[in-house]
Amino acid sequence: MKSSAAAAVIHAEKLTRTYTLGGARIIGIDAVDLDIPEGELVLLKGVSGSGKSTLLSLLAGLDRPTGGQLTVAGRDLIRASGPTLDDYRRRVVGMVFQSFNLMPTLNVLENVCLPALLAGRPDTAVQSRAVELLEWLGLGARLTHLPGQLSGGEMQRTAIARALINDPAVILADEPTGNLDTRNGAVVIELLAELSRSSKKTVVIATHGSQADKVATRRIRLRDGRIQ
Ligand SMILES: Nc1ncnc2c1ncn2[C@@H]1O[C@H](COP(=O)(O)OP(=O)(O)OP(=O)(O)O)[C@@H](O)[C@H]1O
Repeated sequence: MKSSAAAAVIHAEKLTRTYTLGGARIIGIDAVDLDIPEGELVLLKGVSGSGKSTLLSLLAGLDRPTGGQLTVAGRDLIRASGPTLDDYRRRVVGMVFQSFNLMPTLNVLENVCLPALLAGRPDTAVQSRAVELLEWLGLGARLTHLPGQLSGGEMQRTAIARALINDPAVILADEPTGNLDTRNGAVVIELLAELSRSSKKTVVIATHGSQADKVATRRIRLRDGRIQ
């Protein structure tokens, strides 16, 4: 194995995801080779339908490849069993979505603690880490508020805290600024950049926009499921 591959947090070889729909074969991701080292902030770009969400879903362990190899933080996602993938999703990756995906009936603190409680971590340690993260994100005064009482930017910062609660090696973000105004979008991008710079998180952002261009360490352009 080459040294770049050995150091990579994300390593894909001939990674493929095809769909069969009404007898037709549709290509989501087509034999993609990829090595992403620790601490990089990578942008996935490409027109609608080029495969950005498919690739993110494969990296997130939300979807299964139909071919190739995929290793993230030393975990083989091709051979992983269902329970192993559940554990991977809880501990290795943190997800940030365009529509925030917060639980509307849980307050900010409860939303952030949820993935850690699901991972079986003790309540008191989880609470203090959640408060620490929320204070770092400027939400220390909003712990008991419900998502519906927050602005879009505050909801996305809550979602970032939730993504970080289990200290994942990799943060995956699908259009994280898509529902935010320019100012709040810039704050979210700067937070993700800070996580890659200071905490050495590997951050992968799928986006149509140009807001993250200046903080990216690498840009990957997809077309018809292939890296251009
Ligand atoms: N569940 C599915 N069944 C069939 N085809 C699918 C499915 N999911 C994705 N595809 C197809 O795979 C290709 C890549 O889709 P994908 O959603 O990854 O693109 P994208 O770049 O994320 O697009 P967008 O920017 O619009 O979100 C498209 O041709 C899409 O129609």
